[in-house]
Amino acid sequence: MTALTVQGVTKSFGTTRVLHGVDLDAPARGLTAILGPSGCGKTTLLRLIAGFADPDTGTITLGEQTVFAGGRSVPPQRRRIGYVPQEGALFPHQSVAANIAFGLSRRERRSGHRLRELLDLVGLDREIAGRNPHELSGGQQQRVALARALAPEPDLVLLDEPFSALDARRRDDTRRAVAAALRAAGATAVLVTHDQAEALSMADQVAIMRDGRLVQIDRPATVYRQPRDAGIARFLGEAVLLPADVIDGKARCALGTLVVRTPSVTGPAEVLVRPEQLRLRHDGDGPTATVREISYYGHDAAVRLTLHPDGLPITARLSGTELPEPGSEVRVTVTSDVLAYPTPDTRGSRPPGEALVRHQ
Ligand SMILES: Nc1ncnc2c1ncn2[C@@H]1O[C@H](COP(=O)(O)OP(=O)(O)OP(=O)(O)O)[C@@H](O)[C@H]1O
Repeated sequence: MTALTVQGVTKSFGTTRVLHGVDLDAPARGLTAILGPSGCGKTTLLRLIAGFADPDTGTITLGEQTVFAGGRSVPPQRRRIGYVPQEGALFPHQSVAANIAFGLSRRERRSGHRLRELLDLVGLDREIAGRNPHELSGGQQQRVALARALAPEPDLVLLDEPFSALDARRRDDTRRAVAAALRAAGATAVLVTHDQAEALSMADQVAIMRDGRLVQIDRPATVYRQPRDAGIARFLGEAVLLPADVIDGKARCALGTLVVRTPSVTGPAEVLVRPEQLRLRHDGDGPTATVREISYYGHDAAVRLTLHPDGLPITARLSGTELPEPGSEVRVTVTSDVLAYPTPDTRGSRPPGEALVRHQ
């Protein structure tokens, strides 16, 4: 069963087209993240789904209900959608209880049972029910905003960059609490974010948006391991992209001869190696590189190197326990197979990315 279907949606502001024929299926009870850089059209798409504005063309269906088609639009209040904006937008002079109760029926408000249930669901202490928003942390405010959105049991919950105002520590806790609450409520949710770690860690499905187009929709592990093109690879975490020549499933590049996971690619190409695929040794085989700098994160570290003899910059991600010294020379090996993308002048008339990568 599909909970939300967006088909062929376009939207322009004045003469500027912001969305170019967007298609999206968000499965019921799943969390879909729309991930893309600032200004690519994510919020615009979310607002069209919510009904705050109308598409120029296309259709939007929620379960069995067509909410936009052929210029006919169901108003937002009749779409059964819960919306969590960037900064909770709670009513500032009302208590947590009153904020959440906004979405409840009079009977539910009187019993107090549903309020307690919602506070438990989003992982908030029942004792905060009497506080006003300014007496809560940013993370608690976002959980209240989610509880308010979930209160009327909507068919769909939309979240627009809901964690962007939180500091790193709170963001992580709040993300996990929100994802758990959405799952426990069995909600279908669409989350908009420009943070790839957020999308990859929270979502069941990630839709990558670039310049008003959804360019890849897949499970998190698939978009990370099998990005459709080099641009998506770069956008989703650190990517080492090296020029290569591919023959019979083997790529010859500055990191040696590597096994390619994309059998259809042959000839001049770029290979994608993720930093965690690299191992460094002080002796043995493999190309040599000089350690330039190390960013230490505690649990692991990013080691930036220059490869010999051409000086290509690469990054390895290693556990924080066995790090080389800056300035030292190391041997570099690649631990697993890689993806290859034909270099642009070999693509001919093929649309970018098409048939280059096999998806799971
Ligand atoms: N009401 C509007 N009138 C004119 N232009 C708009 C309007 N709303 C959005 N835009 C433009 O449409 C483009 C997409 O905006 P949108 O807010 O959807 O991007 P976004 O991906 O959500 O960005 P961000 O992550 O920064 O919020 C931007 O260039 C923006 O300036």
